[in-house]
Amino acid sequence: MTEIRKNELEGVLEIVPKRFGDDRGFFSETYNRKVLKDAGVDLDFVQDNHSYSARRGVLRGLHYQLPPFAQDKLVRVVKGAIFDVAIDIRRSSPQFGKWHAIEISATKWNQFLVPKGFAHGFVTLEEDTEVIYKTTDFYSPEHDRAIRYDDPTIGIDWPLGADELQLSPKDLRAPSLADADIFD
Ligand SMILES: Cc1cn([C@H]2C[C@H](O)[C@@H](COP(=O)(O)OP(=O)(O)O[C@H]3O[C@H](C)C(=O)[C@H](O)[C@H]3O)O2)c(=O)[nH]c1=O
Repeated sequence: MTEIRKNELEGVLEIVPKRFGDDRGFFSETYNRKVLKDAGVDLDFVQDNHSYSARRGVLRGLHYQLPPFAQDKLVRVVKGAIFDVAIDIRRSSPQFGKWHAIEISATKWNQFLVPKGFAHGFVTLEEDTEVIYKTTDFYSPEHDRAIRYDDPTIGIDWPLGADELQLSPKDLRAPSLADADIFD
């Protein structure tokens, strides 16, 4: 049924729920707590988010919330496609500063699990892209933080050039990893 794929970045997962197609269209259980728990992902999500990006090249990130409002995120795309990135920003982690990216899209029907302690960001690969994601804690502006998307010490290999990107003022002035409040 649901496929769960690991990668070289410990903690981050690609999750692909099954889609049951028929001549009407399809049905899919896009989230099932028991299925994830049986696969070792025992998380309680408390908030659903939905972001719409009009253009290809909208870059949101790199974002995270500090404790006690740190969030695990389960990200999926219901229209369009994104290049989705997670970065381990826990100073004590042996993979500190390491990143992993996958393409998440309505076509692939895949999802990205980004744990607490990781920064998250994406760039849209198509116009009119809609991202839906669950979080395990509530939004707390006081604990919301950003790291600049192009920090050379992280070295994310974004698929679009800087001249193709659209960022919020907050993201344009985000600090480097070295200057950011991060996890111990
Ligand atoms: C995240 C969030 C935002 N907001 C409000 C705050 C702002 O007035 C407005 C836009 O927020 P922001 O510019 O932070 O939205 P994004 O740039 O899409 O941020 C998100 O994008 C990256 C990829 C993430 O992983 C985070 O979940 C989140 O930071 O929505 C809320 O009311 N609740 C929320 O949970």
